[in-house]
Order: sequence, then C-alpha cells, then structure tokens
Amino acid sequence: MVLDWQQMLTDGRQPAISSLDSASDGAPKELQHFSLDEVGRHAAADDCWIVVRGRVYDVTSYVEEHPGGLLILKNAGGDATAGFHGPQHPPRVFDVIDDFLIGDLTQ
Ligand code: HEM
Repeated sequence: MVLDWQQMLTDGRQPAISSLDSASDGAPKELQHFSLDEVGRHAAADDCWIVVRGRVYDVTSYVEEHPGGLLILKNAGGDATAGFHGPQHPPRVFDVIDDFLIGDLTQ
C-alpha cells in the first residue's frame, strides 16, 4: 500500500491501528498515556521522546542511527509531526517509527 501522507494529513485518515499498536514481531504493546509536559521532560539526545500525530515515541536508541543526524532532535520533547512528514523521509520511515511507540498524548 502506498501511503499518501499529504492526502492523509488533509483528510485525517490514519494507518491501520493494528500496525501502530504492534511491535514489529506482531506482539501487542502496552501503550501508556502521557501529557505534553511529561513528553517535554525527554528532550535530550540521550533521552528523546517525540510526538507524531498524537502518539508518543521514545526514539532515544535511534538518535545516533538517524540518517538525518541530530536534526532528529529539532522537536525533541515536543511535536515533530510536521517535520516527520517532510519530503526528506521516504514512506518506509512510517513503518520504522512503529518500533518506538510507547503511548499516546492525554488531552
Ligand atoms: C531513510 C531514513 C531517513 C532519512 C534520510 C532521514 C532524514 C532526515 C532529515 C534530513 C531531517 C531534517 C529535516 C529538516 O531539515 O528539518 C530529518 C528530521 C527528522 N527525522 Fe529523519 N530521516 C530518516 C529516518 C527517520 C526515522 C526512521 C525517524 C524516526 C524513528 C526519523 C525521525 C525524524 C525526526 C523526528 C525529525 C525531526 C522532525 C522535526 O522535528 O521537524 N527519521 N530526517
């Protein structure tokens, strides 16, 4: 399936929840709920959480692997949705990020 993110952002569609709530081995993950304040306490290269489309990802272990270098930290501890969906990212990164999912944002 080819994901058209510009279109998906416009009409609010999301990928199947099952792909987001499972680890790459298919095992269900226990998702927690976090406030934006809590996410903001993880804004360092050695402790980096980001929010993408209302979901919280702990990408700490990916910071040093990131092909775009330390620019991954641009919105560390905050909402990286717009940048994550930027043209620098090929669609396969939308699968890779699933591995780092830890929860979602409380309202
Ligand atoms: C082919 C692999 C990838 C390439 C070439 C790549 C490249 C880049 C580049 C060049 C930027 C900087 C964009 C700018 O100038 O603002 C960036 C930002 C970013 N990338 Fe990647 N990236 C890759 C994979 C990933 C993956 C797998 C993740 C998540 C696990 C990720 C997360 C991010 C985040 C969070 C930002 C910052 C977005 C923002 O806050 O504006 N990237 N990436």
